[in-house]
Amino acid sequence: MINKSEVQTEQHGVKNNMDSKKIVFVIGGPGSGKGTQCEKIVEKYGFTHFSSGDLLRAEVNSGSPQGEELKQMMERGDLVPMSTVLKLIKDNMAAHTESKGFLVDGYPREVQQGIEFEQSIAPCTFVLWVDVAQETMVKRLLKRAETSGRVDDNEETIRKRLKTFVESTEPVIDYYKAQNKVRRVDSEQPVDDVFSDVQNIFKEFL
Ligand SMILES: Nc1ccn([C@@H]2O[C@H](COP(=O)(O)OP(=O)(O)OP(=O)(O)O)[C@@H](O)[C@H]2O)c(=O)n1
Ligand SMILES: Nc1nc2c(ncn2[C@@H]2O[C@H](COP(=O)(O)OP(=O)(O)O)[C@@H](O)[C@H]2O)c(=O)[nH]1
Ligand SMILES: [Mg+2]
Repeated sequence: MINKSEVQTEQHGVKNNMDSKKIVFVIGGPGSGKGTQCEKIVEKYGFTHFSSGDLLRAEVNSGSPQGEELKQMMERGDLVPMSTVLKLIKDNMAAHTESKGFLVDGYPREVQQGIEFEQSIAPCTFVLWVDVAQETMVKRLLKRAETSGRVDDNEETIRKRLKTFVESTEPVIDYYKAQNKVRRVDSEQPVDDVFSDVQNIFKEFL
């Protein structure tokens, strides 16, 4: 059983040796193509990919009391508490300190989440903005719903997730644009064309 101080040291350790690591925030609306591009980035660059949504779904599937609470928020397309999702990311980063880079997928979702991450772990190297029209997101998610089995891939929740994205997450893009840290990819294109744009962006930072 790891005691609290070890966990804190481990998490503190995350902060200590993050300097040399690339940390990429992957931001985009629901169904924009974040997960698809992250898989290709992992394959080519060997980064460690954390989908905040997947981490939360794993907590839900664990059957823990906290998981039950999270399930209801996610089914509504609402944002879960920052402390919850940030701890999941920190714990997973602490377990992968050997990695040369991290893809933080679907986080931050609010400006404060970004500030809290950068104060407690490290500044992001850049933000990869996976941009696509809202109607395209809806179309893709309804298609994905046929196989994803995700309770939040239904029209009503998709619309709510879109609303949450516009209200809470688009301001994150503006916040990092002000620091010239945003690099946009047009995700209306076929997957491989999007990835070719992604590679050109990564060349700037690797
Ligand atoms: N930092 C995060 C990440 C996820 N969520 C919750 O988890 C759900 C699913 O997140 P994710 O898997 O990232 O899905 P979306 O980005 O909404 O859609 P997609 O997977 O299609 O990108 C979100 O709707 C939200 O309720 C959250 O509250 N905070
Ligand atoms: N045409 C097209 N479809 C894509 C692209 N990227 C993802 N998709 C599809 O859109 C759906 C959502 O993709 P996903 O990677 O899960 O997006 P996320 O919700 O942002 O993580 C999936 O069913 C993908 O097959 C793309 O660049 N072009
Ligand atoms: Mg995803």
